[in-house]
Amino acid sequence: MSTVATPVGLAKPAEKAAPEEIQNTTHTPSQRYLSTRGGSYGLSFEEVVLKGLAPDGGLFIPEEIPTLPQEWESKWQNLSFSELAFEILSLYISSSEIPSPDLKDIIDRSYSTFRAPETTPLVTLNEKDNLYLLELFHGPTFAFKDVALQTLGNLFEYFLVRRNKGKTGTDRHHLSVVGATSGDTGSAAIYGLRGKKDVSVFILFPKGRVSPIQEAQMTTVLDPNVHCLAVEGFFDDCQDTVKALFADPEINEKLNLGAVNSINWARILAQITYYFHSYFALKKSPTYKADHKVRFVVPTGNFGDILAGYFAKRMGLPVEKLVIATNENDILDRFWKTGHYEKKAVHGVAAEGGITADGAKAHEDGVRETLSPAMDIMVSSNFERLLWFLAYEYASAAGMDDEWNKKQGGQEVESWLKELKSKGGFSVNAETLKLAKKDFESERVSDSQTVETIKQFYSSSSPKGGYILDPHSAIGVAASLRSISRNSTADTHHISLSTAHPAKFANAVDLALKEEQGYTFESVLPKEFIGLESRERKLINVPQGAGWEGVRKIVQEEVEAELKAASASQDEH
Ligand SMILES: Cc1ncc(COP(=O)(O)O)c(C=O)c1O
Ligand SMILES: N[C@@H](CCOP(=O)(O)O)C(=O)O
Repeated sequence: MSTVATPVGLAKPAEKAAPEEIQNTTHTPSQRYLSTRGGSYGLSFEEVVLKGLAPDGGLFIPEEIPTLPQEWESKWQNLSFSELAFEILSLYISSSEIPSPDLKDIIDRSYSTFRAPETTPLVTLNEKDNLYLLELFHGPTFAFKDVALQTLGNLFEYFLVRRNKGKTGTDRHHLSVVGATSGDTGSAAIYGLRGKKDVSVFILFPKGRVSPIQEAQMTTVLDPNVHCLAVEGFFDDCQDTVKALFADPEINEKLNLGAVNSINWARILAQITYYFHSYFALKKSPTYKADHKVRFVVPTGNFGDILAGYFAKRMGLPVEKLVIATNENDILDRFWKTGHYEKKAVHGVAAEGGITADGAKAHEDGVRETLSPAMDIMVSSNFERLLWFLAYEYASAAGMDDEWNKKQGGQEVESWLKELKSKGGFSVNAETLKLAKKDFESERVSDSQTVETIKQFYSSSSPKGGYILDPHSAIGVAASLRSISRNSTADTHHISLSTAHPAKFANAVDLALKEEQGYTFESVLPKEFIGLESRERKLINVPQGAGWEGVRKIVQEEVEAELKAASASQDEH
């Protein structure tokens, strides 16, 4: 097996970026970041992390995907999760930007909050089929988002402490983080940022459309720097509002907006580690042989989790395929089947009563309410990053120079997204779709299949009888079973990502298991959730029709009040 990746762009060692391109920083940049819409702003890793979104509305991508060091497999195979994270992050972040001991400390502190000694354990679901489950929910909020958001919280803090050294009052850089959540990002971001100095955090969630435990996790955090906003509508409305705020230069400049969603490059970067970590864990399984293939199956909504797998693959991790598992909000599955990325499903939207043939509630704009609400997402924000790589690769075939290819990539993405906005969809050509199929496959899993899968793996006839999958993880497992049925299980191993603890989704789990002997939901409940729903809460209800300007007003007023209170308490001391 080759130990060197074939990167997009020509790989350069991390430290060699041109210092003259960097503004506002005294630290040597790790490398150049491009915007998916074509812009290139010469920003350092620190600035990319603090800004979140590029000024042209695009998402930041590293210009080069680093190659793996020689002998990476033998050198890395016995590293702990934190040690491995350090090796991987160091390939992207130069030690002159974050000195190695500091980066190590950020990483160690981020994973010291996890309950599992392996951080993200790999469990065998069915040895006969070589099916494994990567449990990503052992962090503070019981969802995979903790892996990246603990790190991001500590990175924000590190950069702010460094920027604010010796500064007082209004000279201090105050970051106003705004994020959209369908349930999990919100609590993970809040737990990563609560109580941190010089940061306010605003989380927008769709009112009544996150699970009761998720809402309690977010709203029972009473720290003065945490603000939860309940918005009428769906996750996509919250995500659009966040993007509109970022697009407003006035508020952006005044409040220094920061992003916690996976639009923030650091989110993707931190998630790369568990693809490598689980690969090494798999290699230690008795059935794994050197020439075996590995497939990762990922329950997908905003395309952040699976995009980290794509980066791992491009760096050189031997992944045969990345399998996208969607719920009935299947825009990605439809794209991989047809090459059309269209907001509204062409089929299956209910004619009557808003109920689809699969039994889910459908809405006029095409979003369905499913049993896996964290994935009830219409437009996947990180798909834009993959689109850039596809457009770049397609352009590269024309034989022009690399700068031209990159520009071309950005222009193509810009025009696709314009069409998405104006016409509700766009199509790619057959060659581009072929490029997408080279690395990915996709599966759509209905609510009824989700319930069946939860039942199947709980049943005593399952090799891991009594195991309770959360509905999102069950979507991954259902998709894995389909992939297994198409591939020889003798030499293909499936790692299915388990993205949340079942206790977060009582509704779906109860629906699947209520008739099963010996099952009670209470037995699933971690001690951290007991009594959570009856604790004191703090919540701002955004008035209906307030729009993004209404949210802007709330954010502005809350930040002002927070800063005033902080300065008053400073005066007192
Ligand atoms: C539990 C759970 N599973 C899966 C997903 C999908 O992950 P991604 O948005 O990174 O595709 C999410 C959130 O989006 C989630 O909260
Ligand atoms: N499922 C997510 C939606 C936001 O996704 P993100 O990864 O872009 O933050 C959630 O739980 O909030």
